Amino acid sequence: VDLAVAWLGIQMDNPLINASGVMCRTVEELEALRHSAAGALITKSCTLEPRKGNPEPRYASTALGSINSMGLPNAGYRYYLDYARRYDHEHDKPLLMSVSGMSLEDNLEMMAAFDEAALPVLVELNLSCPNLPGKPQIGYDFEASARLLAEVSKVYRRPFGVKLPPYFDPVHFGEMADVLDGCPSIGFVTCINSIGNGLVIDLERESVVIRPKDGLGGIGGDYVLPTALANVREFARRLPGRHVIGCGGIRSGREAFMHILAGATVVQVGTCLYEEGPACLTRIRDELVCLMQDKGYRTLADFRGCLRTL
Ligand SMILES: O=C(O)c1[nH]c(=O)[nH]c(=O)c1I
Repeated sequence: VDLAVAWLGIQMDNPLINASGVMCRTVEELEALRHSAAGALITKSCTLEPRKGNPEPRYASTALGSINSMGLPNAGYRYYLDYARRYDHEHDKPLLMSVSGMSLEDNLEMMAAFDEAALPVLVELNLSCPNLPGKPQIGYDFEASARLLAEVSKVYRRPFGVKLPPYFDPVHFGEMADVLDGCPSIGFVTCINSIGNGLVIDLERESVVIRPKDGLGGIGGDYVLPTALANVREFARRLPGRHVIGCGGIRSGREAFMHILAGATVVQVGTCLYEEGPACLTRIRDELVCLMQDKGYRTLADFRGCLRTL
C-alpha cells in the first residue's frame, strides 16, 4: 500500500495533517508534530498581533467529541512566519500556515507579508472562526467572502486555500462554490471547521462547561462526521479542479478512508489529536493501511471520490 500524496507542489508520505488550532500554537508543539507521523503540519491561525484569546475554561472534551471557544489565541503572524523562514522545506514534511485576520486590512497585511517572504508553504485562509464575540464567520457571508478573496488574490500571487465553516443547505453549498469558482487562486478548500456555537451541559453541575459566550463553542469530534463528509463531497463535486482537505470527526483509519472516498485529497485531525496526542497519527495511518489492504486498494487514488450512491 502506498499512502503518498502529491498536490499543489507538495509531497506528503501520508495524507494526515493536524487541524489548525490543535497542537500547533508554539514552536515546541509544531516540532512535536514535525517529529510525528503527520504527513504535513499546519500552524495555529494567526492574527496581526499576538492574542491571549478567550478566558478559560475555553475547551472541554465530551464522550463524543469537544467544544471550544479559544478565541484565536496565537503568537502573532511574525512568530509563525519566523518559524517558516527557519523551516527546512526542502527536506522536511510540508508546512502549511493558517491565517485568520481580525479585519480585511489585517488579512491583506499578513498575506502581503507571506507573499513577500515567498516561502514554499501553503496558506490556509480561515473564513470560519466561530468564537470571536460579536464577529460573524466570514464564510457565512458570501459577498464578504468574495470581496476578501478578490482582495487577497491581488496581494498574494500564489495558490492558497480557505478553511470553510460547515454548510447545511445545498443552496449554500452552491453559493459558496460559486464564490470559490470565481477565484482562480483558490487551490484547495478545507471542509470543515467546527460546527459553531453549540452548547454542552454538565448535568451534575447543571452548568455549561466553558466560560466564553455563556458556554457556546465550536463542536468537533464524532458529532460532526456526517456534516464534514457532506461538505467534503459537495465541494469536491462542485470544484473539480481544486483539492478538498477533509476535516471533522476523524479518529481512526475508517473516518480517514470515508473522507477520501468522499473526495478529500488529504485529511486533518483535530479533536482526536487534542485528546490522544500525536501518537494517534501513527495509529490512524496504520489503520488506514490495513483498511486499504483489506479492501484491495494500493493507492489513495484507487478510491478517492469513488463514493457510491444508491
Ligand atoms: O477559537 C478559536 O481559536 C477557533 N476555534 C475553532 O474551532 N475554529 C477556529 O477557526 C478558531 I480561530
